[in-house]
Amino acid sequence: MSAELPRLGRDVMPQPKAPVRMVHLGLGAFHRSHQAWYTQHAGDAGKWGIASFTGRRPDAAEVLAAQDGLFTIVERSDAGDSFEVVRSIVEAVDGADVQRLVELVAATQTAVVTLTITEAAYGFGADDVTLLRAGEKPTTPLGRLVRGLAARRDADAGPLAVVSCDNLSDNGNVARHAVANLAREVDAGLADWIDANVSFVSTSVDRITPRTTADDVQLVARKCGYRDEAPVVAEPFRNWVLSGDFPAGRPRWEDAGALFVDHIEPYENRKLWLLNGAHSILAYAGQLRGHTTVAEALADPVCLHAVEEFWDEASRHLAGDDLRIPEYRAALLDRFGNSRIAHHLAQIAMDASTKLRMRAIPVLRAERAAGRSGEGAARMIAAWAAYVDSNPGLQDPQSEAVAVANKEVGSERIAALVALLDAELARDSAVVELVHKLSISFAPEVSANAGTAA
Ligand SMILES: NC(=O)c1ccc[n+]([C@@H]2O[C@H](COP(=O)([O-])OP(=O)(O)OC[C@H]3O[C@@H](n4cnc5c(N)ncnc54)[C@H](O)[C@@H]3O)[C@@H](O)[C@H]2O)c1
Ligand SMILES: O=P(O)(O)OC[C@@H](O)[C@@H](O)[C@H](O)[C@H](O)CO
Repeated sequence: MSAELPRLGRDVMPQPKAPVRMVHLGLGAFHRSHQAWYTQHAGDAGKWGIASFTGRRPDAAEVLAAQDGLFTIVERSDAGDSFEVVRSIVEAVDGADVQRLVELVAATQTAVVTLTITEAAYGFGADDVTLLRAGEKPTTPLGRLVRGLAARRDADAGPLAVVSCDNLSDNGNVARHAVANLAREVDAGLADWIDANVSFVSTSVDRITPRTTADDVQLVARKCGYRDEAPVVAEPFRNWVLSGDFPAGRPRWEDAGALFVDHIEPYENRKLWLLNGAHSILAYAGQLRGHTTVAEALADPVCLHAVEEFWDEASRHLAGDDLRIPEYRAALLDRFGNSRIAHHLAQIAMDASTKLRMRAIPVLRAERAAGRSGEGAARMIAAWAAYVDSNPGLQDPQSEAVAVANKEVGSERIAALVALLDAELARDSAVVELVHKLSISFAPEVSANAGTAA
C-alpha cells in the first residue's frame, strides 16, 4: 500500500527552504530530533537552514536528499503518537563529500557548526594528520572540520561557533582540544587562527531518540498519507542547555525552550550522571538479566535498585536548588518507563570505556573522597566488567585493551578493566575488590537466583 503513496518532499508538501547558515556533522537520528527540531521552532527559523553531513556512510544523506531534507518526527508518549514534518535541514550530504563541506564551512554566511559524532569520535585522529598534511581527503569528522576551518581562514570568512551536542562532559572544551591538537599537527598557524576565531560552545543535550524501525516507517505511511523513508521517533521531553559565544550569530533557539547559561557544569553533570549513568547501568545489568529495552530493565527491581542507589550517590554531588534533583529523578523514571519507546540496551552499551569515564568515575571519586565506598558507581563498572566477560566483542574505542584485560582472571582482570577508566582508582585495592565482588553478583548463575544485585 505504501508504495502507492507519494514520497515526502517539498513538492508534495511545499515548505520554504531557508538559506544554509548552519553545518552539521553526524546526520543521525538525534540530530534530527533535537537540533533540527529546535531550529525549526526558533522564532527566526526562516533565516536558518542546515546542511547536514553523515559520518561514516552515505545512506542517511541519500534517503533524506531524496525527500529534499524533509522528514517526520513521531513524538511518542504513553498516550499515543503525534506527527510533525521538519523542514530545517535543507541539504543532506554524504560526509565523504569533503569538498562540499569545505565550501560551506568557508562561506561567510555560515555561522554555526554543530556536532553529533558520538563520544568516541573525539579521540586523536593520527591517520587524518597524515592525510591532511598530504592534502588528501580526511576520513574523520574532526579531520574534515579542520580542513573546512583552514579554508575559512584562507577565505577570510570570519569567526564562527562549533557546538558539540554529544554526551560528553565539558564537550565544548573536549571539541576545542581535539580540533586544536589535530590542527597544530598539520599547521601551527591554523591552530592559532582557530584559537582566535572559533568559539567552542558547551552544551547539555537531551531527548531520548531510539533507532527508527521498519514499523515506524509503515506507521507514518498509514497515518500521514505519504511515504517517508526517514522518520525519527522521539519522546515528548526535550532539553538543551548551552554556554558560550556565537560570534557570527545563531538561531533564536531560546524561543523553542533552549536555556543559555554562564556555568554549564551542574546541568551537564545532572544529565550525564543521572540519565546517561542510569542508562549504562541498565544497559549492562539489564542485558545480563535478559532484558532488551530500557523500559523492560527498569521494571526489574534489581536494576531499579541499582539505578536508585547510584542516583543517591550522584545526587550528593549535584549542588544548586535550580537543579531540582528530586523532580528530575521522578521525571526520569517516567521517561524511562515509556514502554512505547523501544530504546535498545545494546545501542547504549557500546563504547563503554569512553562513557563510564564520564558517568561512573566522577561519582566514584567524589564518594571515596568523602570517605564512602561508592558502591553505586562501582556497581555500574562491575556490570560492565561482567558484561564484557560474556560479550567480549562489544564495540569500544579501546576494544584491544579490553581484550587484553579480559585475558586476566579474578581481581587482576577487574584492575586491568578499571585502569582503562581511571589509572589511579585501579591502584586502589579497595575499589578493585569492591568492583570484583559486585561483578560476581552479575554472573549468570548468581544473578538468576539473587533477589538483589548486592
Ligand atoms: N539518540 C539519543 O537519544 C541521543 C540523545 C542525546 C545525545 N545523543 C548524542 O548523539 C550521538 C549520536 O546519536 P544518534 O542517535 O544520532 O546516533 P546515529 O547512529 O543515528 O548517528 C550518529 C552519526 O554519527 C556518525 N558516527 C558515528 N560514529 C562515528 C565515528 N566514530 N566517527 C565518525 N562518525 C561517526 C554516524 O555515521 C551518524 O552520521 C550520541 O553518540 C550521543 O552522543 C544521542
Ligand atoms: O550513546 P550514548 O549512551 O551517549 O547514548 C545512548 C543513550 O543513553 C542516549 O541516547 C540517551 O537516550 C540520551 O542521552 C537522552 O538524551
